[in-house]
Amino acid sequence: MAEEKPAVAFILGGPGSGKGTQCQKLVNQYGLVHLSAGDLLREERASGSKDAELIESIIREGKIVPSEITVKLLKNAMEKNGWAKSKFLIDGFPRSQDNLDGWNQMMGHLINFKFVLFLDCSEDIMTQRIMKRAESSGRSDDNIESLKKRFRTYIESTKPIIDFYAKQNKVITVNAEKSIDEVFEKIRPHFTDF
Ligand SMILES: Nc1ncnc2c1ncn2[C@@H]1O[C@H](COP(=O)(O)OP(=O)(O)OP(=O)(O)O)[C@@H](O)[C@H]1O
Ligand SMILES: Nc1ccn([C@@H]2O[C@H](COP(=O)(O)O)[C@@H](O)[C@H]2O)c(=O)n1
Repeated sequence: MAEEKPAVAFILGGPGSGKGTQCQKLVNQYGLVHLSAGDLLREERASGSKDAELIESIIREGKIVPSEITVKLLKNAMEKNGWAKSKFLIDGFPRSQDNLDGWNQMMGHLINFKFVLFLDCSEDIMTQRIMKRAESSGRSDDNIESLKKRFRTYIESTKPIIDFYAKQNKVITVNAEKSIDEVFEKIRPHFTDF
């Protein structure tokens, strides 16, 4: 019997739009598996692997790590969590055409892609949230200089990917400027049958 394909949703939005926060709520409510591409890259950086220095410099500059690295980390994490048994929220990915191409090449035929959840939020609100998070996050990119670069990368590289999926009617857009619970109430119905 052919092995079942895991369900996958991509969670996208600018820095501070609330991707990680909403994924955690979906995990609590529906038992989905949350994989943050940013978290996996930070773990890989901390492991001191051969890619650690490259990852650190790219994150600090708010740029995007090559897909060869990120897709491999995602695939390994999916396998560790139980390939076909799990349903995955992939947060912060694909962030660029290179991410998308790398994913399609290695993973496209192995998974059951459902949709992109897009958390739509103004730059002003995202800035306020990130600068508040900076007080305790310890993240090397939670500072105003890195944040400006992350916004630029988001507009130039990530937004076109969201637009690409929107043209195929594969994007669920939610206004992410409301309170955490209000945003979740809008998101929740899309995952009841996920
Ligand atoms: N709807 C909301 N209202 C107010 N604060 C929020 C909301 N959603 C998230 N936050 C807060 O904003 C900060 C950023 O949220 P979160 O880490 O979930 O964003 P993100 O999109 O995953 O960011 P990044 O891409 O930078 O990792 C956190 O401190 C979080 O508690
Ligand atoms: N697909 C990705 C995702 C993230 N990065 C890098 O990590 C930084 C932090 O990501 P968060 O999702 O945790 O905000 C991001 O600014 C990128 O530098 C990446 O390269 N590719």
